[in-house]
Amino acid sequence: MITLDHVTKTYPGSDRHAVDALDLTIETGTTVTMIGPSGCGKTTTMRMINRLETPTGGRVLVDGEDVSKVDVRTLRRRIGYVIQQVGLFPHMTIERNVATVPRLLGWEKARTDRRIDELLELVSLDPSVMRKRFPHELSGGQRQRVGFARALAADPEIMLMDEPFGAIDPITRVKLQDEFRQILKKVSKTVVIVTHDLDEAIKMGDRIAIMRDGKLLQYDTPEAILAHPVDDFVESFLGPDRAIKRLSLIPVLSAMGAAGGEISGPSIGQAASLHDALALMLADNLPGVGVKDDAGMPVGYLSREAVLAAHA
Ligand SMILES: Nc1ncnc2c1ncn2[C@@H]1O[C@H](COP(=O)(O)OP(=O)(O)OP(=O)(O)O)[C@@H](O)[C@H]1O
Repeated sequence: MITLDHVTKTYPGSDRHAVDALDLTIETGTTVTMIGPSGCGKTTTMRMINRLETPTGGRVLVDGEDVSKVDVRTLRRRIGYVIQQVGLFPHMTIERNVATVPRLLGWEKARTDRRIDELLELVSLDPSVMRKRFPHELSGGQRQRVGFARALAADPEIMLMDEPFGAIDPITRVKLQDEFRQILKKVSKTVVIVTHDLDEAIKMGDRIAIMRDGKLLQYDTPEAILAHPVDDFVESFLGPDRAIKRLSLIPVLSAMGAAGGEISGPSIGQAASLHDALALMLADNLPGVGVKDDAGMPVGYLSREAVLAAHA
């Protein structure tokens, strides 16, 4: 668990707090996304967790331990860090980049080699193709995968990710978000992601922290925030389509009715969201859609009315 206890940061020469008496608890094994207008203090907050910045007030605790009292190398070993432009070493091969931390830790070659293969496979890169390449021989998305693999190398408990998909084209970005989310669940990490992208915050976060002027405005699940923004600022920050965004968080299974005779037209998979189902209904001007299981068997029917009722 990460606890920010009344954390304040005032940069030298500045008369305002970059982070202002922030209280925030991030439960072990969950992903928190931090979002807010430019300059609201997201990155500063994140960098105080791994001590790249020092708070001027308050404390940061990791599993109850004050990070200012922990040896900084030990701390950073427990915390993976991924940034937007990845920061791969350009003159080193991919395998050497991924092995950065294992080498610092003095792992044996065989162990490091196994770990490199395992990590590259985890991020869907073929080790036999990628190991000997250099960063400039990779696409932006591939480089981001390598940066992610490198941060995971020593199996840290915590991953801090600052705009991890910021420099990636929209299509690759969505793919990477989906993959990284699966991986982070599988390896069960505590994750903090700073982002400018509301859809990303909603998709990746178990909880979203919305900040403004160094303060935490709202901290809750994406669904709760979209349903009940705490004030006018948050409401306008979420945008006029927040009701539609919320539909993307509700699975069709939770709103569908029993399968009847209606299921002759188009149908949708049971893992889809109400947003996907409504999009299909609108595109084909349908009163509803059938819902099928993973084997393609009908399991229910979802009407437009059911979507609207679920949303109410
Ligand atoms: N090294 C620094 N020295 C002085 N002021 C800084 C420094 N780093 C950040 N700041 C200031 O602190 C405030 C918070 O910055 P921070 O980078 O944490 O915000 P952010 O929410 O991550 O912004 P962005 O979304 O634009 O990346 C800003 O006013 C910024 O100008």
